[in-house]
Amino acid sequence: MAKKKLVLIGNGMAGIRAIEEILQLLPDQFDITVFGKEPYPNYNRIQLSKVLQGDTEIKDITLNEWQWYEDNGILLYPGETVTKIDKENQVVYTDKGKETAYDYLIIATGSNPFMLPLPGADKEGVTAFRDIEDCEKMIDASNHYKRAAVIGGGLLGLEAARGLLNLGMEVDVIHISDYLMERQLDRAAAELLQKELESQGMNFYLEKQTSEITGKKRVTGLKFKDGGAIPADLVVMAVGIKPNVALAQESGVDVNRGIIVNDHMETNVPNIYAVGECAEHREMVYGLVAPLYEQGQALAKHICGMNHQGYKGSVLSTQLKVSGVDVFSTGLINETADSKSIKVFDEWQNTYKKILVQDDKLTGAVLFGDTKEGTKLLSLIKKGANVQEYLESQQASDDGESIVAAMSDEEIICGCNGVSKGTIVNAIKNDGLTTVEQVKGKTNASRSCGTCKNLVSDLLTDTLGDEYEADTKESICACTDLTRDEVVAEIREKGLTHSKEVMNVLEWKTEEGCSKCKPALNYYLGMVYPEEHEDERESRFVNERLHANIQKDGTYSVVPRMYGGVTNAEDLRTIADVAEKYEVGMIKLTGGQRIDLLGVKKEDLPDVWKDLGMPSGYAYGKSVRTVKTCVGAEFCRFGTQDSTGMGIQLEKKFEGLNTPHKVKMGVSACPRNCAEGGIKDVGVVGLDGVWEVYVGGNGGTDLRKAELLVKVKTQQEVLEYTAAFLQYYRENASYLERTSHYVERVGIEHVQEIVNDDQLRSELNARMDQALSVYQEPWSNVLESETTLKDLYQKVTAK
Ligand SMILES: Cc1cc2nc3c(=O)[nH]c(=O)nc-3n(C[C@H](O)[C@H](O)[C@H](O)COP(=O)(O)OP(=O)(O)OC[C@H]3O[C@@H](n4cnc5c(N)ncnc54)[C@H](O)[C@@H]3O)c2cc1C
Ligand SMILES: NC(=O)c1ccc[n+]([C@@H]2O[C@H](COP(=O)([O-])OP(=O)(O)OC[C@H]3O[C@@H](n4cnc5c(N)ncnc54)[C@H](O)[C@@H]3O)[C@@H](O)[C@H]2O)c1
Ligand code: SF4
Ligand code: FES
Repeated sequence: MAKKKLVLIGNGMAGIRAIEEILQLLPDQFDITVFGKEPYPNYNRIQLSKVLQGDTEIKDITLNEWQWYEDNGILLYPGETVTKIDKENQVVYTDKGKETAYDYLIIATGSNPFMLPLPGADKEGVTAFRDIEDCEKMIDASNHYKRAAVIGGGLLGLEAARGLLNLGMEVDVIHISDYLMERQLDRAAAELLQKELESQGMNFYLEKQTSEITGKKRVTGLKFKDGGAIPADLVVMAVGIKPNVALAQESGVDVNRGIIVNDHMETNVPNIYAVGECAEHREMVYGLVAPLYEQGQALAKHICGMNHQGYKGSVLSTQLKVSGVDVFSTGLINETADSKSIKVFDEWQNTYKKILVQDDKLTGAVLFGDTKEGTKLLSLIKKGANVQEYLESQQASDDGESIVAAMSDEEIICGCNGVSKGTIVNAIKNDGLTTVEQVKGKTNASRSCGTCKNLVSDLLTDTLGDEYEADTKESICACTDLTRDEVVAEIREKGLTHSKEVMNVLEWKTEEGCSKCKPALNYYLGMVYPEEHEDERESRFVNERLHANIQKDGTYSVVPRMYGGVTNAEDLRTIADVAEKYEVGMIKLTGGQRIDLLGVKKEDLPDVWKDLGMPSGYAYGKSVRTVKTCVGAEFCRFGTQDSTGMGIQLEKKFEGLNTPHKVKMGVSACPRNCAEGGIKDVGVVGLDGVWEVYVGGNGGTDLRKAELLVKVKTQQEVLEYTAAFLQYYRENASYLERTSHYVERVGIEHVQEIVNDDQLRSELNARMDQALSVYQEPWSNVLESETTLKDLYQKVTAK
């Protein structure tokens, strides 16, 4: 029997998944032809966010290599657009003059990004974020320009903004609603998200509507309807998508918002089907892959003549792909008159969970900070579980049962691909799978957004027990397979002196590196060669580049050094004068006993520093921040030692020292510990004739009590042991690893062994002195450099 001719228009994620399903059901029944407008094989569009964020490369996001088409006898026409469908004669025509007949036609033309029809939207530097070309355009712009504006604070806009930050740009996000991701989150979660993203350096303009894109040939900025304006060298529009229906409509296929299909993905025209973002099913158009894959399954079964109930619609779930941010939502997100909610807001852990219940059934969930329960909740909501079932499953995990162990076989592990626990466990057992990659190959789990990888790994552990050895070697980022220790060893061994050289010699997978490895390499090089290494300013995070902390409204905060938290009338008068002169928004005492001037304009920073005439407090740096002190023996009736004097000495000695992460210290003069040394990176407590030195404490998100390192008699010894500890931490911790995590990881006994060894302690002190000898006060440095003033602060002369 002659094979049926099957033609697919659109070589994207939904169309090709439908073909894969068909090939699985009936491998040899069709002559398949695929037309794809883009000149690539089918790739993972989802991962473009990861490409922009520097976590992966374009070459690594291909889903089906050229060879796959060949192996399956598929005729692929890449870079060729279908321009007409003749539904009577069942033929399609392309822009390259090709005519192809079909028995079955699948339209999977996806969506087009919605571009706001603003004056100036056609200028150079305005782009969408939809395909490889857009991604390349943004990466290229980041090499030449500084300021990006992203219009739209939805999933796409925020993922783009994170990518542009990683590429070293300053990023403003302009959002129409009064809170972010209002289609996916409730206000509480959105506000937590905003705070987190602001701390990563993103700047938000909420409730703003853009009225114009300014500039001559290239964009130079945005104007808002309320009269405001901001500068921008790159504008990314991420304000939603429009199903790509023009071809279908012109060819006489019924369309509404999308191409109208029934439960078998049939259009009104015989033998023409639609699947993916271009299709409209029961008045719903979807923009996430999970429903599109479910549609593909239904379509394949129908075309292959299998009995199937068809596609019934999907429960959606979303997860933002921004590193360091965990947000998840599924089903309904906002309360209604008939719903009740279970809400847990843990201010301490900065987590938020809301579960909506209607008539005892779970109907939706929003999670922030801890999204481990997301997959389970999606699964329960999909199957219409009642609240009791959820509470019981939660009890099981509270009792220590792992999340995957407590799941039933039908529950979904991979939301994107609809792969259940049972399917994965069977594949592991029957096919002898031992790695996440193998599970992906066999079941599709983790093949799309990748957020379920940890659950798949947990399932491998759970199923294989001791036989499963997770790959524990962790590379410093996706640009290399080398670990932190391997990179540092290579820097030392090969005498590498610049990040570019490291990337080149150690065969980095990306040319420019990413936001993870660039600052890390700069730190490691400075640590290994304190005297020779020239700081690579462009590799540093924005706050460190500008020597001030960027705030929510785009202004900066200025914190002058106040050694040991001690000040005097003259300094206070100067601070007050500066605050008045530059109309500082708020003067605030910090937790580290200093004064923070908030709301300083970027262009005023150099003048503020000049007028203050004080050293930088380094409140923005991965560096020694403050040394908090108690009043001590001089004034306090409990005081046994000069804690302020000790604190000042410590702060003066270690001022400006580059460290893997910020370092905070506290010195008290009796066990009442008013300077809170128990939760500091270094805490010193004075007792009668003795100083106790504690290390590895943390009072922030990961609360940790500091551990006793040593008891010594003199202030000189405090300085010596602290220097040894800090230098050892500098030389051995990973970049961005706080002392609390480091000490926890290596154990206090190990650190004690090192610093108590006289020889090692003396060597560590010598290397610390070398590192400290190159310190230059950054604010006065900036004031001396015309170029820096102009490049970074847009000041022509400030002297
Ligand atoms: C940056 C980014 C991140 C995303 N992240 C996620 C995520 O984390 N999770 C998630 O679920 N979803 C995510 N999405 C959405 C997801 O990628 C889409 O839902 C999915 O790709 C849609 O698949 P599709 O096949 O319907 O459309 P597409 O993937 O757009 O494929 C359609 C293809 O058809 C081609 N085409 C159109 N017209 C013609 C024609 N006339 N002739 C020939 N070819 C034609 C198009 O060029 C395109 O290549 C993301 C999207 C983007 C852009
Ligand atoms: N992690 C993920 O799941 C993920 C990531 C990226 C993209 N996507 C998908 O890609 C598609 C596109 O994403 P999107 O974020 O563009 O769509 P979206 O519709 O989810 O969000 C668009 C956002 O832009 C805002 N907006 C609309 N008009 C505006 C204006 N004039 N000015 C400022 N803001 C405006 C809206 O309020 C909305 O929050 C969606 O289907 C999305 O689901 C998903
Ligand atoms: S720690 Fe002790 S000495 Fe210092 S201020 Fe508190 S009570 Fe006084
Ligand atoms: S949940 Fe997205 S790939 Fe599994």
